[in-house]
Amino acid sequence: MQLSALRCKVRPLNPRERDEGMRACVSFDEETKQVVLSAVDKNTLLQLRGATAKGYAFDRRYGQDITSDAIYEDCVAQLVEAVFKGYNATVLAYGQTGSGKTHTMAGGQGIHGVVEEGVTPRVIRHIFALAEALRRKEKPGEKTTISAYGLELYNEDLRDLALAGGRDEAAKGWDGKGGSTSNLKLQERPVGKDGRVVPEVVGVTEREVTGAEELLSFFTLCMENRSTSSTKLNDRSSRSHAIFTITVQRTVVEVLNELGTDLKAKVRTSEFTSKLHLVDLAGSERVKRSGVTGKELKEATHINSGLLALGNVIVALAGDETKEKMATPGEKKKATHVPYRDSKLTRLLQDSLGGNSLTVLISCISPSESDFEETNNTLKYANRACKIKNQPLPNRFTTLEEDLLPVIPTAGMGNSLGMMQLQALLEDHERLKEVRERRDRERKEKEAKRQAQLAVLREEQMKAKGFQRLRANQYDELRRRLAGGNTTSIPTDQVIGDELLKGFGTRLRLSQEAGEGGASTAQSEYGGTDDFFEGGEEGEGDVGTEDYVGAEGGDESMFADDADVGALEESGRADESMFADGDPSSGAAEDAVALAATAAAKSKFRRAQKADAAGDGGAGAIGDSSQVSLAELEREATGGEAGSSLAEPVADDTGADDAAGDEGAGGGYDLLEEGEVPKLLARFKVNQHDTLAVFKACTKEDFKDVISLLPENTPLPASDKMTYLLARLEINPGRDMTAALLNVATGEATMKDAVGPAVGCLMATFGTNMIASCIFDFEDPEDLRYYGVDERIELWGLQIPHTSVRPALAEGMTEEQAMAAAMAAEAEKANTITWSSVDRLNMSIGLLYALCNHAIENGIRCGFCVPRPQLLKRWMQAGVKMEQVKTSLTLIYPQTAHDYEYYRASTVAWFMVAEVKARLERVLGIVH
Ligand SMILES: Nc1ncnc2c1ncn2[C@@H]1O[C@H](COP(=O)(O)OP(=O)(O)OP(=O)(O)O)[C@@H](O)[C@H]1O
Repeated sequence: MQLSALRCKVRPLNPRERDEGMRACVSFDEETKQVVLSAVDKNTLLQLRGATAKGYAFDRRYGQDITSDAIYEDCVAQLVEAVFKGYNATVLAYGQTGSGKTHTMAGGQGIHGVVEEGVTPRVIRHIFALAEALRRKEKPGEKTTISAYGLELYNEDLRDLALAGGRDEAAKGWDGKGGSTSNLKLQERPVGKDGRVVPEVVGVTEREVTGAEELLSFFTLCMENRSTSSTKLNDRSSRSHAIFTITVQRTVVEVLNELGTDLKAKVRTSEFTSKLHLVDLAGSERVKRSGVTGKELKEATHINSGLLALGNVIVALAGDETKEKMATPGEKKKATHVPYRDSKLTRLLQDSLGGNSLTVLISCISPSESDFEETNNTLKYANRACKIKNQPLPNRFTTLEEDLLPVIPTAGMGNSLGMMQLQALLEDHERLKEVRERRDRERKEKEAKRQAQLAVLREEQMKAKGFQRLRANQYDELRRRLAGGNTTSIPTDQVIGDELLKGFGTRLRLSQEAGEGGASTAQSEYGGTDDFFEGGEEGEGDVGTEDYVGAEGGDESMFADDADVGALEESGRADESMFADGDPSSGAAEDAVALAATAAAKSKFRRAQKADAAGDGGAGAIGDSSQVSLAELEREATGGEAGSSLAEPVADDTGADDAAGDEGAGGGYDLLEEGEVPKLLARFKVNQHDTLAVFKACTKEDFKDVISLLPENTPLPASDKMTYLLARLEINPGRDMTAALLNVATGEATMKDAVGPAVGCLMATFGTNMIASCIFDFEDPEDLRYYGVDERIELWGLQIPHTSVRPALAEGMTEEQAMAAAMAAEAEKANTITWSSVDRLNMSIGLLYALCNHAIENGIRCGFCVPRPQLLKRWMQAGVKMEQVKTSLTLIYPQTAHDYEYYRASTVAWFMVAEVKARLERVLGIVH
């Protein structure tokens, strides 16, 4: 692919943005030839995943002072010349709405009030200048013909821009209702022997023109037809791709150096046709999920699939070219599949992208901080298409300069600012400062108002009919049961850093290592000791104290062994050995004891399974008859063999030990076909205080079940700080997900029908860092757009913030003592709720219960979670049986995170929703 030029063009801040005090977050670094996107606040910092600036390489960058003349000379003129030599070419303007695509391609009055001609009119003049020059030298029989057509591609429908209102506008309308489908038809005509095809738009008005003025007025007509319909039809221009195609046909006569029988010189006549596509692409902005339905959703689907397909084609072509270059002489290179057929846009342009054609991609961006996300996406898109490697940025970009200072534009002013300019800039600066202060004030007022509304809302929610809020006393009871009841082994006085919490899992692993003759070290096989518990790395914004709940205990490998931890709990010995000593460096003798305990527990568990299988199946006893029965679920899940795998482990030691026979069963929740691995199609969204609108589809209402389980006065997160993590455990990785989602988007199928059986995911975690990292690390959220609100909330998690802060270590104090002191101090403060780890962990059981309820109501059979280890442990202690996902499942967690390996290997768990619910009901004593 000859992406002959990759350019980035940034427009100036427009008057509205300036009035609103928006800062510019885009600059150029000439040293590294990069467009630099700088974080201007916390939100943007998060979007750059913590980096203060990110550089995107472009081979040329156009600032706000660039003239369209210069752009033309720099990257388009050469294409026009190539067209006359028989090459096809394409100029693409890409970017969000309002970023300057039309200004680039067609021209018009710019933000500074200057009217400029865009690329297309310049192309037209240039073409006729060249054609004129050729005509003057034409031999008899030679001819140059120029023709053009204008098309608009909207929702995969083609419209003829030469016709006012479109060829079939009257019949159909752009909302797609009524009338017949478009008369224009895209056909592919095979040419040559190499399987090449030439796309043809049958029925389009192709105008043959003889002069520049004629072609210019044809282009103007097409533009008018586009804008007329756009005003009429809700600014369609930004929702459609406009393609103006100029065709140059030449008949060339070559005089050969040979004489014919008539003694005249022989001639050879050849003809070629080349095309130049000038494309103003539809606005690339993501359509925000919330509220997008029907027509808009369809538009968005088509735009995004078109742009996505275009990006994929460019990338595939670039890959092909690289292969070609790398191939050793004589080596037969295998052509990369170029997915032209994925959209009408790429089908239409297929003979002008790749091969011998030339392509220029101009990425248009807005400099405004308010467009940060879209700009980042545009730059990423272009960057993906180019083969230029991004460079590390020089130091001057690596610190976040005074957050509140506006960026003073200096582009085009050279080094010498006149007094007048300086004066103007200073005034501007002052004005912007005022605006910013005003905005801050307003934001605070708004926040206070919102908090007040929230309080009222909570009050109302509590009163609402059917809203089963557990009152404080009920919660206390629940807590008492959890803490002191016989059904769990959670000691009442357990607090953060308690010895009892230490070393959980360590023994399992140690005993495993001892059994394998391995080293008796607490070093994790997953990449080091559990530094999660070392507590030294609390990142910014981590409000959690979870990170050091377990103090400096050893590695907490929940799944270090096949043995079900729940079964260990049933065994007094195993329990003791697990909790009696937190020292991970216990000696070999102890290890041997632990090993024996583990083995005993393991076999006991298997016996229990066996016994249960022979009995009533235990877990089938779900209280609520309206819910799917567990036995049914299991039958479905295991293809008919309900029973043992979901059975509850029992404490009494009966039945024959046939561990060998059961090897690998592990209580298996075998939802998958043999050999299949679940693929996590995880999609996120979240937690950006400034983009609440994006998430307005999710409200507190969606979380009321969970909220109802919290004790009174729990400081709920404001909804804009709530974090949702959406995920779907996909059990059929072979499915064509894109096609399935398209069906959903166009309303042809429900999500359930399109993507298969209702295997859902739940994600529950406490830990701000983790979710925030997931969110911003996850690259490909495209298909989340297709999930309806219902489906989105079926896949969710919630985190509850807490007020506790990490205490500073006073001299001579252990961490536990410091924590106890801080908690005592906090408890003294009136109106302050202090959560101990016990509170939060127990509460998590409530959360899990609510998650299960919600899942069951939505027909979800299986759950999935990535909880913090201590959370998982608590769930298991409460009798929740989980199984580690032993797959290549992708954990949506930054691979660079210090605990990535740990999480990946140890805490991704899944469970049968109904079973967990049933157990929790027993543990919590919930009676329906
Ligand atoms: N480089 C520039 N210099 C001055 N003004 C500009 C520049 N780029 C864009 N503008 C102005 O910004 C406004 C928006 O630009 P334009 O209409 O070209 O955006 P667009 O990306 O084509 O939007 P849409 O996708 O909605 O069609 C216009 O008023 C345009 O004249």
